[in-house]
Amino acid sequence: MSAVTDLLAALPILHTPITGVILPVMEQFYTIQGEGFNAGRAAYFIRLGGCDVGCVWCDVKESWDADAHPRQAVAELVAAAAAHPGRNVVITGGEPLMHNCGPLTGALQAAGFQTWIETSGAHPLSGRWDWICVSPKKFRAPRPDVLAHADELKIIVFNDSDFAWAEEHAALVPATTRLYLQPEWSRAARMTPALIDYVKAHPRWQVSLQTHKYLDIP
Ligand SMILES: C[S@@+](CC[C@H](N)C(=O)[O-])C[C@H]1O[C@@H](n2cnc3c(N)ncnc32)[C@H](O)[C@@H]1O
Ligand SMILES: Nc1nc2[nH]cc(C(=O)O)c2c(=O)[nH]1
Ligand code: SF4
Ligand SMILES: [Mg+2]
Repeated sequence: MSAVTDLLAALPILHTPITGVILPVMEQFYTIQGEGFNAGRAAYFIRLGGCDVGCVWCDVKESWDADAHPRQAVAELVAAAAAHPGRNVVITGGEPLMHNCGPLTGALQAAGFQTWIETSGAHPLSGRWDWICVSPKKFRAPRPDVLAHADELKIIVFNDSDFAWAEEHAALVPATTRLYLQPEWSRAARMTPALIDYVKAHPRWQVSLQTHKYLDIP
């Protein structure tokens, strides 16, 4: 760890992720946004540790325990992102809104980055965002005040009942929110045909695929 992180880690008041000055970071990587509205665009991903939602099909369960991941200072994260040509940053997790995203997003925007979030919406909205993707979960309901700020609603389709569930949540977001249906990865072969038929019959929805998994990139 750098001297900055060592110092901050020695200050208990700043050590709790809740302050948002230092955060548990599972991984960070420069890649192509694989999902949703911004799919195909270069972005620096910061995957924060910690999630209390517990989706049975979560594809990054190793993120759930915040204490299992090293702490990093906001300044370090911004410097790491700035080492790459792109100026889009995706804050994901884990559930990023378990943390105060204010310091990180403020520093990123001050450094000229667009800030995008991937969230379940299950915790209060903190931070300054250029794009908010809300992917609601049955395991812990999204907050109405987060849904109200969704630029994108991305429903993961695990079984046939998820189409009606999707419509219930489409009624809770602004009329301008982009609507996506994304097959749950392990059930993609089974659910994608029905998902395609649903979008053809209900064209305000769009198909979202986890293209990074097909491209074999992070
Ligand atoms: C790992 S989650 C982290 C961010 C946040 N906790 C959330 O759920 O939106 C990032 C995105 O991956 C999606 N996702 C997670 N596991 C998936 C799976 N098995 N199949 C398809 N999408 C998945 C989530 O719905 C979310 O849109
Ligand atoms: N390439 C790529 N795109 C993504 N979009 C959302 C992701 C996530 O795990 O939050 C993700 C991811 O893990 N990789
Ligand atoms: S909310 Fe996101 S990170 Fe948490 S379990 Fe569900 S998919 Fe995984
Ligand atoms: Mg992912």
